Amino acid sequence: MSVSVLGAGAFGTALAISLCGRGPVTLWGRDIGEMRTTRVNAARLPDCPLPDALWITDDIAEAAAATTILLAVPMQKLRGFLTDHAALLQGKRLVACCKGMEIDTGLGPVSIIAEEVPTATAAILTGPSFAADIARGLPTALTLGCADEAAAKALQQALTTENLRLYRTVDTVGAELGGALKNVIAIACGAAMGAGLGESARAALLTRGFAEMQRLARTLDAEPDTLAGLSGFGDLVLTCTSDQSRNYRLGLSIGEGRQFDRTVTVEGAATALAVHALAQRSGLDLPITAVVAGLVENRQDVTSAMTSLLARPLKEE
Ligand SMILES: NC(=O)C1=CN([C@@H]2O[C@H](COP(=O)(O)OP(=O)(O)OC[C@H]3O[C@@H](n4cnc5c(N)ncnc54)[C@H](OP(=O)(O)O)[C@@H]3O)[C@@H](O)[C@H]2O)C=CC1
Ligand SMILES: O=C(CO)COP(=O)(O)O
Repeated sequence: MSVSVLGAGAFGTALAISLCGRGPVTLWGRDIGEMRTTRVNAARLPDCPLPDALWITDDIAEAAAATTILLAVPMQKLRGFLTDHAALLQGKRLVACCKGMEIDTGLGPVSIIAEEVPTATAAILTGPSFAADIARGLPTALTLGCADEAAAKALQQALTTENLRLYRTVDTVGAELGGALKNVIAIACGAAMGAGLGESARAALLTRGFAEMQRLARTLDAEPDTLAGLSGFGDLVLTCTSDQSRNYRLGLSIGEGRQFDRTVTVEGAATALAVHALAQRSGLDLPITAVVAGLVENRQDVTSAMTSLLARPLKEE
């Protein structure tokens, strides 16, 4: 199975480095700069040398010749990217590596692949992993989701490396929801910590955020057990507790009243709006998601967000 990674950001580069442990890999970027000669992705992973087995190209036709293709572009760019390159991607195994829900439709990456490249086998790779950890060869476990069980097994085998251990599931909706929603809750946790509300408040947000994730999963016919795995609970814990996370850091800056660099990829901001709209359409109660949507749209501040959450009617856990 030949493997390419499309998208030479932090995550695409890190996965490509790790997969080189199994054999040659092609990494495509729309702007590869000096990467081919310097053998480092200076913009995104400056401390991680690129292995010899990694072929870097800006020719997408060359990269798309592989049978298995990892898609590592940001969530809100995925549909446009697939539309532009659909002819090259027909019949391939396409593994989405992005986390989030599309702002206009509320769909996750697997559904978007199915709509834009219907002849492809659509899968998702998600779970707790910072690009820098993967690139440095630190041990990491991820979830590979694919509705076709045979393809899921083949992809699990093909994409597992010495330090990257993959579990598989056929519940692609659950896998993509876990990765999407944990970013929203991480913004909430960062905001609480940035505003000095304390670690107990963060634990409450993390736990009640997990309850929201499971509530939405049930509504969308995902398996609640999937959310309890790496793609949900695992990634929630990582992202809500580490300032390596960009989503958590956006939350911190909101809580501290600081500006945040808008060029940084922060998937949870758009996803909060997508999920909030979906919840409103379906009459679903997702109060933490609602306040995060308010925070990222500057409709609410952290004090009013906290007050509104604490003032909700008392209920059973
Ligand atoms: N970083 C991490 O630790 C992890 C990230 N992820 C997920 O991976 C996804 C990508 O994140 P990450 O790699 O960190 O983001 P980065 O910001 O590091 O990189 C994004 C990459 O996507 C490229 N890109 C953006 N738009 C397009 C487009 N329209 N066509 C082609 N390429 C495009 C950018 O190119 P250019 O530089 O030219 O703008 C850049 O190379 C996100 O969904 C994220 O949640 C998942 C797990 C871990
Ligand atoms: O998804 C991630 C960890 O699993 C990376 O988190 P951030 O996108 O918040 O940096």
